[in-house]
Amino acid sequence: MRGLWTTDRVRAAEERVLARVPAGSLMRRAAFGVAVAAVDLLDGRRRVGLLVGAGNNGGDALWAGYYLLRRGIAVSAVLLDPARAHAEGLAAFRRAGGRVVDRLRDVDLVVDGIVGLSGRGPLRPAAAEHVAHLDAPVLAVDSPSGVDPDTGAVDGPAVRADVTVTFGCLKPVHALADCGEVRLVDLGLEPELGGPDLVELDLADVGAAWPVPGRDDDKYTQGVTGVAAGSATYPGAAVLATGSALLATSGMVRYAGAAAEGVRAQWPEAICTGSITDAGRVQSWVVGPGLGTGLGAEDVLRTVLEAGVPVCADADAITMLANNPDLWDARDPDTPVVLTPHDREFERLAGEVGPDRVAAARRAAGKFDAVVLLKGHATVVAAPDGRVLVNRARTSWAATAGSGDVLSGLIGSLLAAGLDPLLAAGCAARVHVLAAELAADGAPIPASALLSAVPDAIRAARREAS
Ligand SMILES: NC(=O)C1=CN([C@@H]2O[C@H](COP(=O)(O)OP(=O)(O)OC[C@H]3O[C@@H](n4cnc5c(N)ncnc54)[C@H](OP(=O)(O)O)[C@@H]3O)[C@@H](O)[C@H]2O)[C@@H](O)CC1
Ligand SMILES: [K+]
Repeated sequence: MRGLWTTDRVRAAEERVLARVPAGSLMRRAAFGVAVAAVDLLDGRRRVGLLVGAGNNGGDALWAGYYLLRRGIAVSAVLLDPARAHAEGLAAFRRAGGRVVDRLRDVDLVVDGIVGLSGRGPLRPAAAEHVAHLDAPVLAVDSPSGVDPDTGAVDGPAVRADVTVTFGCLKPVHALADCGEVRLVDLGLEPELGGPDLVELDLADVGAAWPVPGRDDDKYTQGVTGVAAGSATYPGAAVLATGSALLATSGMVRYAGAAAEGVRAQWPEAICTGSITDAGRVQSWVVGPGLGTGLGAEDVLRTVLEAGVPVCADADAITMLANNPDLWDARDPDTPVVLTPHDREFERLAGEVGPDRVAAARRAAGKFDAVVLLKGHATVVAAPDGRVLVNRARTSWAATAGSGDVLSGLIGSLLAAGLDPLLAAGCAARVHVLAAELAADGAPIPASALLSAVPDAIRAARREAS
């Protein structure tokens, strides 16, 4: 489990550490870490270019340049705002033989020290102009410039980093945006930081939390998942959601709905009925994928919400809740609900997502007293109490039709097994992405292939945990 801290929190911790360490020592440690990573990336090549902005991020780059020069590496620097370039860093850089140039030419590696913690908005035109012409790998200092460090939002020109070297702790940008490979340099900040703002689950955490049958378990004790999804014309969503619930845990799965025949044909082990009213007892419901939004579907959603067991509401269920908020009245106040919108569904339900996806998910979680899993390149899962899990997107192979149906089945079965709803959603999202990666292995896949890779993904997570 890794924590991520917002820039305000990092600054406050930094101030407390700075009060008791010699001036400049944190920056030098940070810069030394950058230089070590640069040497690693250079792999024997010897020319480095620095893009240096107006603040301490540029100072880090200049000091890194100083350490690289001392190792015999040729370093040139573009100062984007010469009058405000970090004075001591620049003096050290010049002292060691560094050259200040107008434009980076013929370099093997670029160090992006344009802006870090204080960055807001996209790159400004002068910086954007330099970045547009880069043709060497980029090492970003602290965070890729032009990407908002607190939200990961990119709203114009930004640096595309191959590697990001950050200091003290991870910041939201490191999970929410593409930073390339992220390396962390320890600055002794952790004791001053307090609890993190966001948490990223490691695969080992997911493996440790994943329910597996104990000696005394039977098919009922491991939780029965109910799936209310699909229609006679479109049984696909029902087949995928039921299948993933079956593969996720050893508990039983009941399917209730118009796609019973199609589900039974694909999954003989599922207990199928045509109607929600005679589905039998379950410990969680998955409702919505492919269900439609007509009156019959509203009745299904109402029945599920008043059943008194945790509910994962996806797709058409979210649209129905957005169109007809009175449906919430059916919910027993103690019933945990996990909502899994993509951006358009989110907008129908809770207004625009905006650039701050974490804030949006938190807002909706508070408003609906539900766990909100906001799908996207990085998945954000927010609980009503303010806790947030983020799941860094490694690839986009999961962005395929039917993939959400698989995710809802995974969440439903973890809810049935009794996991905390936030953890259930976070673990399901992690296994979902891994299953997509394993299935894709470099080529596009349909959701049914993602589904088939779910057991391999769970195995991989459990291996990490052992
Ligand atoms: N925390 C720690 O523990 C440690 C932190 N350290 C380092 O300090 C860094 C933070 O430094 P910092 O606060 O001096 O600001 P920084 O990010 O360099 O920005 C400078 C100026 O850039 C401008 N600017 C803003 N947006 C912009 C944009 N989009 N495009 C272009 N320019 C933009 C804006 O100035 P403005 O022009 O608006 O006046 C802003 O003030 C941190 O990331 C890390 O590298 C380490 O040394 C040691 C330990
Ligand atoms: K940077």
